[in-house]
Amino acid sequence: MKKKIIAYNRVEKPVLEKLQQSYDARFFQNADTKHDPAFLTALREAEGIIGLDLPVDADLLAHAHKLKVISNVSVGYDNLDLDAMSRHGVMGTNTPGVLDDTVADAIFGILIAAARRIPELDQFVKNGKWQSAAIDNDHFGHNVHHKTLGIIGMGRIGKAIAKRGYFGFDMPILYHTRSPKPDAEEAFAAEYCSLETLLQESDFVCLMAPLTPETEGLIGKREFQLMKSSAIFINGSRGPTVIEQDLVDALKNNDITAAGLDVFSQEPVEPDHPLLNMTQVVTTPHIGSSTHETEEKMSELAAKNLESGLNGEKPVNLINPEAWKF
Ligand SMILES: NC(=O)C1=CN([C@@H]2O[C@H](COP(=O)(O)OP(=O)(O)OC[C@H]3O[C@@H](n4cnc5c(N)ncnc54)[C@H](OP(=O)(O)O)[C@@H]3O)[C@@H](O)[C@H]2O)C=CC1
Ligand SMILES: O=CC(=O)O
Repeated sequence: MKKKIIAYNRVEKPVLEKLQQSYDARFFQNADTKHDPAFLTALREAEGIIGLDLPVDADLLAHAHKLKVISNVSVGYDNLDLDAMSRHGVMGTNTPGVLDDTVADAIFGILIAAARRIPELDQFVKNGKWQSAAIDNDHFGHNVHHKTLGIIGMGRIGKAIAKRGYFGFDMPILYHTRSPKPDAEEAFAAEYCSLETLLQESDFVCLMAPLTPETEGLIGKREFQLMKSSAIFINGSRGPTVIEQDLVDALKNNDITAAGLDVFSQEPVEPDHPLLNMTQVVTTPHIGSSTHETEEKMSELAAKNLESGLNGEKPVNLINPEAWKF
């Protein structure tokens, strides 16, 4: 008999089809994981789960008697309660590395879009407002090249962003993490500093740290007030790292100039969220890794991790080694 697995929200089609040859796979899209009877029945029988953003806590694990592995199709794993998983002997895995350049391209694109006001001026042209050959200086943007780029979270993706800034745009790089990253200092002359110094000295503040209890609400009123009034704030990490009302207030009070946001506290963001009415805010729907090529690589890596876990092998990208029993 085939082992039972759950595919949740996102597994690219060719990868899912391949998994279906070896496993009895049920696919669920945005299921109510606490109440959907079909999901809960599948969960009771599943030995593995692969997918995106499944909220996993002790309550969910209490239904999952046969579960061995949860394979995230994402590098972030703030959706997983790893302590509860380890207590239940369930391995968790993620997809680091295969998405770094793609996410860095997206975040750098959002940064340029915010600085040069590209979405706003796109609407200006398309709405027939471009009526004199030379636009007036109300529509000018800000330089990107040679400006200081401050990166909070100089990990795999942070470094790919630094590389673009340093080599492509001659930007001096500041960074803040809990421990110094000598490789980034050597590769991009990046300068390690406190969060306060980074906020005070950067023209672009780019947040790329994972969501953890330490980083939840990391950027709020005090941090926006430390930034330059000309600063542009970019969030590519997770929405809850920023206190969104404080960001709204900082933009209204001209504490900072603009923002570029790929992530929100609630996703999808509510259509009447005040940030969506601000022309100086560039938004995208959490698309950092969303290219055909990269999503397929992530699904392939996640499938490999899942199969290792199901076959009693240690998954390459195991994130809670305490759950490894062999
Ligand atoms: N928008 C999107 O579509 C995407 C978003 N992401 C987000 O990006 C995050 C980073 O991914 P990735 O680069 O692969 O992860 P890494 O683990 O490689 O890097 C994380 C970095 O954050 C630093 N960090 C961790 N905690 C703190 C803290 N409290 N203060 C400051 N820095 C901290 C780490 O350094 P140290 O441990 O020394 O502090 C490390 O440099 C993911 O967790 C995810 O949330 C990822 C992919 C796509
Ligand atoms: O946000 C995406 C991820 O891979 O993490």
